[in-house]
Amino acid sequence: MPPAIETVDLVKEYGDLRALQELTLTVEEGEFFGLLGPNGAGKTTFINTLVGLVRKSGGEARVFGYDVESDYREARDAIGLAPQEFNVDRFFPIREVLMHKAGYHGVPEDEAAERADEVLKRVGIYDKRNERFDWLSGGMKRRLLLARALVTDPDLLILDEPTAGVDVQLRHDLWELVTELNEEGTTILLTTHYIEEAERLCDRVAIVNEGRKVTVATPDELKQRGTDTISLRLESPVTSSLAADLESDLGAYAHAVTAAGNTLEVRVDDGGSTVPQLLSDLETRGHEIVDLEISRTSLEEIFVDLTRSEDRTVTRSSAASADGDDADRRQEREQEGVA
Ligand SMILES: Nc1ncnc2c1ncn2[C@@H]1O[C@H](COP(=O)(O)OP(=O)(O)OP(=O)(O)O)[C@@H](O)[C@H]1O
Repeated sequence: MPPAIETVDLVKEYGDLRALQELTLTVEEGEFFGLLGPNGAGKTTFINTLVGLVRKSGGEARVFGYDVESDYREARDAIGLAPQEFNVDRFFPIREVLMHKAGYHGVPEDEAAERADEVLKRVGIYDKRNERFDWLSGGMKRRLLLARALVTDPDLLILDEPTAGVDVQLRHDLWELVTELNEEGTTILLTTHYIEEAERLCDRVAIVNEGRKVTVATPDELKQRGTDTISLRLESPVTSSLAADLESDLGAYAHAVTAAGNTLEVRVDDGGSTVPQLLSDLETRGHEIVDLEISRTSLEEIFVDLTRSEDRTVTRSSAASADGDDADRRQEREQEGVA
């Protein structure tokens, strides 16, 4: 079976702005894969390239082996997309919106009606089935976007910031639902700004920045790339000159040693395995330890570190004017009810 998503040297240029820069990424079938990056990193552009809303400038992109441009129909039929923006037909009751969507993907009418009811129940808004989109609350709108993505029974579900601005209860409901879908075999690509969300849900995450892949790893692997801080409270105050002496003495395993009052902070790669050595070194030097605590670098700190921004040097005027092609394409697709 080919990978659910495979891109090779994928490039998207908006005029002078390279929104995707030779992005090579593989998401295996059945994975729960996270795409993380700061604002403007290229996450939505990546997704829009896969679903045919944006035409790539270079490289390759395939979904279950289907080229996203030359085999557009097959690739698109395999994907359910819950986009960031609310782009739903506002004039029909939501059940009909879902039936139209299924119909567009070739599902016969009576089956489309059954599927619409099924997904509305699944996301918990079946009692709103005869209402229009505009009459739903923000949280219900998010649920509807997910229902619309699911009504075609996709093998690949793409969620573009599905929990942006939703309350804690809905966030947990959505997490539970997408976990279930993944356990049933649906491959999931999730973009999010919530590191906790990625840590909790994803098998692997790709961190992207300025259109480039920074790294691909499991959340645990990423966390291991951080350092630990061992905080020690000593019986007597630590002077800064003593701290400097300790830094050179402990240099073999410590990245930095800082002192404040009776507290000494030692930054190391792995706190757990370093503590015995550190304690014995301090005791040998005559320091008595009252208390000790180890804190890990959070995934969030590692993420911020990996995506620390460089200044962009492109001008935006040419980028804006180059956008006509994709805007037309997006409008065309949305009219088809594909988005
Ligand atoms: N239609 C467009 N025309 C010109 N530039 C665009 C267009 N769409 C996106 N861009 C630019 O491409 C870059 C990537 O944008 P994109 O929306 O893909 O980022 P993102 O990672 O999804 O950001 P966010 O987290 O804010 O949603 C940004 O610099 C953005 O301004």
